[in-house]
Amino acid sequence: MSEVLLDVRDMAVQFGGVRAVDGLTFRVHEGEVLSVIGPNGAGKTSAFNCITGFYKPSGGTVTFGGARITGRRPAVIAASGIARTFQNLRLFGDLTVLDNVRAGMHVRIRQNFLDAMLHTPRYRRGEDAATAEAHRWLDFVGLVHDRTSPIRNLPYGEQRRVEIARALAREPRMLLLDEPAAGLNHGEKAQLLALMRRIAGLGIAVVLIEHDMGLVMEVSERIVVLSHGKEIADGTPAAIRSDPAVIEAYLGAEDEEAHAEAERIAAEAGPGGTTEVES
Ligand SMILES: Nc1ncnc2c1ncn2[C@@H]1O[C@H](COP(=O)(O)OP(=O)(O)OP(=O)(O)O)[C@@H](O)[C@H]1O
Repeated sequence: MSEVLLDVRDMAVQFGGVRAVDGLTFRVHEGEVLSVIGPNGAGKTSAFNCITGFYKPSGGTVTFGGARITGRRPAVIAASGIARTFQNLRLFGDLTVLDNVRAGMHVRIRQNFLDAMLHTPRYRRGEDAATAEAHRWLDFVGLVHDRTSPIRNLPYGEQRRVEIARALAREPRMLLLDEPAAGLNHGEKAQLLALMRRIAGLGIAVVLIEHDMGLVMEVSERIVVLSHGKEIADGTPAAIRSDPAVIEAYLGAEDEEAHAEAERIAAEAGPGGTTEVES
């Protein structure tokens, strides 16, 4: 197993009387694809929000690349190499695809104020480099031809890929994806699966929260399962599928959707399962 990249220990988050995250401990290794699953309300998004600095944990530590990042501001954490996408897209609808990706790069481009005011050669070189890099990431996600379209004209699945391109343009060491397959059709899910593998192939760790069990079982090298804010299982898809505690956690949840998910976890055939991958 490669080096530990993210180390979350005893993390806690509380909203009034609700312990959204309650002593969560897990690790992410360099370049691995890890899924975080669990019934609705298990604390997955709250955990992501703590790791990325959107929430301040009330307890525990988060270490990334050996440095402690617990409670730092989102921009500082992003600059340290963690990029993310959100459950609901956060794109600029009126801007072009290209400009949306360039907007993700502001944390890395350091130009001084005067350069920008006077449009100096240094400013223009910086801008040209940013545009070239944005092209490169749009090409990587398969959308370079749409670069001049306003984002709102793109189908939803493509908008999701623009969001991923924007996150990648920050050159992260770890990419957190919050329900990336939500609202995607079968073909778009297959494209997403292939894209996540290619991202991991670049050595970037991919951590996803996802309810689509077919996708989770097929893409994940490892799965962490949360229930009531705690980790209840950590293992390969095969181990998770046959873990009674996991099935019980989903069955113990009150909503019918969770029960259906329990059945899907138990039934998933693993590699070569239901989700087709485009070659
Ligand atoms: N901002 C908030 N204010 C108050 N309670 C919150 C807040 N965010 C989350 N919670 C509560 O914390 C618990 C964990 O929620 P969280 O969204 O992290 O779970 P989740 O596993 O991501 O769920 P889902 O799969 O439905 O997205 C839930 O009981 C939720 O109602």
